[in-house]
Amino acid sequence: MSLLELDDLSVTYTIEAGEVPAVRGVSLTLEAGAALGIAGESGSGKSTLAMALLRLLPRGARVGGRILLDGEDVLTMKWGRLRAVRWAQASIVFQGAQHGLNPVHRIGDQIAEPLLTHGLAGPEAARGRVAELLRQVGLPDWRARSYPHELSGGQRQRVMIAMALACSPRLIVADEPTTALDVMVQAQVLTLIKRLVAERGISLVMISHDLSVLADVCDRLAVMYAGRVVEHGPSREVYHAAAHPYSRALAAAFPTVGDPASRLAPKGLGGDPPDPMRLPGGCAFHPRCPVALEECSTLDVEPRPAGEGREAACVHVREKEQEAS
Ligand SMILES: Nc1ncnc2c1ncn2[C@@H]1O[C@H](COP(=O)(O)OP(=O)(O)OP(=O)(O)O)[C@@H](O)[C@H]1O
Repeated sequence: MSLLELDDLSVTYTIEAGEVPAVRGVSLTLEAGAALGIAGESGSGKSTLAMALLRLLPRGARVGGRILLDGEDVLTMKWGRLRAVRWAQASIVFQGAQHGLNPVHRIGDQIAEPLLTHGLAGPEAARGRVAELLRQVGLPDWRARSYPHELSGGQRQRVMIAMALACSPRLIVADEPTTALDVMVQAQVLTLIKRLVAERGISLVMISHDLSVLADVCDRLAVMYAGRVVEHGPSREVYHAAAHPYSRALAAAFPTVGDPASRLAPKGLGGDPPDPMRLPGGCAFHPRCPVALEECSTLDVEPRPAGEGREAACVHVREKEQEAS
């Protein structure tokens, strides 16, 4: 059984102007100890998907499908069970650490909080565990007494990772964990994440618009466009020899890990992502696709096999297979 299984997941927000289909029919799996990267431009639905995994979506977001964590559906879990799962089984690291840290509480108290709340440690043991966690993320023990504003962005992100590790979860969801950091610090935090995943056998879902960062850390990649996964498969193949024209454009936009240009919108990819409330007919990518055929404006193909353990939702994939046979 996979540690995490998304089965036809969809998320729709309702706003005054109408319905926003932010995630549309996503099916993905993650094996225990593996790392899955989710890539896509701004607005493709990555954060919505990350929030859905731990049922952290705002009220009014409608969620369909199933999210099985160790066989249990997160979407139908009772509240008490969900609270326990959120820290002890799966935890989340947000972008830029701006959501996660409380400015008026010391770092050590914030890391200790889930341990105390879930009865995993008494005050004395929690202090020891905090010191250990700080060391694991490369910070000295005395930082436990600091307030968030006394730390740099990279140090705050390390604290967020320590918090996520506190209850020894099996899964960490990291939403753009290094985007707000400068290139050097970004590389250090990525190295830390890779080490923790490898050493502790933690499973990781990492979200980024930068395919090079994900390819560096993750075993498998899923590329999202307009709420759909358009390609998924082993990182090397998706990054170096993408089957979907959108993944190719995204890979070309971020050629190296930590490229400063990766903060910018993908270059070489003309136009803007579509407004989810006004998705074009057929394949949502067709108006920007350099290899679109006439049929792409009416035909939205399902993901199809594009090699070993790999799928892509593009008419050209079928053509390649037919040529090969
Ligand atoms: N609370 C909300 N209410 C209404 N629409 C929302 C809400 N949150 C996100 N959306 C919309 O859902 C779509 C997906 O947004 P989401 O934040 O998941 O994308 P993303 O790929 O994570 O983008 P970014 O990289 O900019 O964070 C966007 O069109 C966005 O405007």
